[in-house]
Amino acid sequence: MKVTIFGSGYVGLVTGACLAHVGHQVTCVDIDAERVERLNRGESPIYEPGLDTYLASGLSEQLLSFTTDAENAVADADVIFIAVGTPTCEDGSADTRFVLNVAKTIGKYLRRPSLIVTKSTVPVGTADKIYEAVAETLAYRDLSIKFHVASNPEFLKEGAAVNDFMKPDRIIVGVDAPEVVDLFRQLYAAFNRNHDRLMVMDVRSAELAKYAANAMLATKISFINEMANIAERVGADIEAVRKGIGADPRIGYHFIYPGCGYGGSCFPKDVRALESTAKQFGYEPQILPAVESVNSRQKHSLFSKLAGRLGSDLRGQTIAVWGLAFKPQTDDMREAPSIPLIKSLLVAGARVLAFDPKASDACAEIFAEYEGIDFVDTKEAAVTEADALVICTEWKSFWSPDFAQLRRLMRGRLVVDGRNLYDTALMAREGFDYISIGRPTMAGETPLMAVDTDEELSVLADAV
Ligand SMILES: NC(=O)c1ccc[n+]([C@@H]2O[C@H](COP(=O)([O-])OP(=O)(O)OC[C@H]3O[C@@H](n4cnc5c(N)ncnc54)[C@H](O)[C@@H]3O)[C@@H](O)[C@H]2O)c1
Ligand SMILES: O=c1ccn([C@@H]2O[C@H](COP(=O)(O)OP(=O)(O)O[C@H]3O[C@H](CO)[C@@H](O)[C@H](O)[C@H]3O)[C@@H](O)[C@H]2O)c(=O)[nH]1
Repeated sequence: MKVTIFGSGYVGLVTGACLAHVGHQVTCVDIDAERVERLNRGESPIYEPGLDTYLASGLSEQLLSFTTDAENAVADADVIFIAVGTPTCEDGSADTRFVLNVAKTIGKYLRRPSLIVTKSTVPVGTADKIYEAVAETLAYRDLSIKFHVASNPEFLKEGAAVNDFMKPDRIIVGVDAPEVVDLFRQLYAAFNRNHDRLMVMDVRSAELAKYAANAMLATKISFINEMANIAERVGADIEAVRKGIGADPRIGYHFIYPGCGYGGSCFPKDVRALESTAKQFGYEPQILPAVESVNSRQKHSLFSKLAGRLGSDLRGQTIAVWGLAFKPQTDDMREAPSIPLIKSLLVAGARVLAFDPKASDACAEIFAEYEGIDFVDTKEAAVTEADALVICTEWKSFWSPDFAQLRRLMRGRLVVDGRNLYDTALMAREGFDYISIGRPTMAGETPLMAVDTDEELSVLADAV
């Protein structure tokens, strides 16, 4: 099939590369000319395992191309995907302007019956708005061309995007007519061979299913983080609690890892957008704002724990930070917990030595205007002469450090671990003052927090 995809970001690019890999003729349209040029040279603008190989084979087999020319890309397509960003507006709602701009572009250039598909995460009712925008533009051109608008939300995770796309656990399609389902069956035939992954529903249910999935996952994370905060105070170990509850198949082990808060381009934005949609439709949600507020509090907990030991005047102290990206296997820094941590450290006067296997450049852009932070090439360089080490992201290379070397390189012994990578007793034997999430320290004490109440945490949040 001839497929055109608007937006060559995480979703558009992975969708394009994977659909080309299974033989579709894919044209990706982006307004960013530099990105298009790089992609046509085979250079991916993002780090995503496996993507480079698919990009290279798609280009060499001439099944994949990148362009800024929307006109030809639309005129020739059987299926047109919209995979542009839907960032957060100031009031928390999703900004659908980029999506609706693409709809107008499609209306401007459509020449034959086509299926328009939203892959972007969009509020319920957006497919109707896309339909109107395309129909209006066609009417302006005095043309009557039949087209459908379907919703096909994307569930891939960054860092595992190619694998998730190639082996989906479900393909949700929201359709307005039965004939559209056949087109989706053809499009996704290669991913749907042994088990029927296609779930057909109405368009609004598909749009809501995407938000419901992300809100559910974010709720699990905030729930376990709330339990971790309680565990710390009552002298329990959240890791034992996590295993204990995960053994119940009704709860399960997935997505209940405590940590320094969820980040990324999706959970924070989508929880807020769903809350906003609910309010627009006259419903005051209770769980969603709580999920969000537990998370923003959690993002400040690392600094608070560190300052509980070293004080909140960190002038003259060097703090190493391991892991900057919002999760391992990506260079994406959007809403990463490392950002509020580093801002607090710099405001407190610390010198920061930061290391991440992939995200240093993206992080350096964020902190371009700040003084006191240096990005180093190895995790060893980060800890050299450091008074404390803080771990924000659980990259595999952090799981088994050479503790003797760490002791030699570091000036201090404090390790604040936002991902619970190490055993508390082992760290005590190795001579470290180890503070993690939801676990008492080896001395059996609750980790001291520099600031703790909601009010104090929000003062800290405002300060950074
Ligand atoms: N990132 C993820 O893991 C993920 C997963 C599932 C769903 N989503 C959703 O998918 C959508 C896209 O997310 P993303 O992370 O890929 O975004 P992104 O910011 O990485 O990429 C968006 C791309 O769209 C391009 N663009 C903007 N306006 C355009 C236009 N008019 N024509 C052509 N291109 C245009 C931009 O230049 C950019 O390259 C969002 O709605 C997001 O919520 C993201
Ligand atoms: O038990 C867990 C699991 C995750 N996280 C954090 O949650 C965030 C998001 O992680 P993850 O969901 O793995 O990455 P994303 O790429 O943001 O993927 C989510 O958001 C995408 C965009 O909508 C969806 O497509 C995916 O299905 C959904 O998992 C990261 O900061 C993780 O560190 C935790 O703190 N504890």
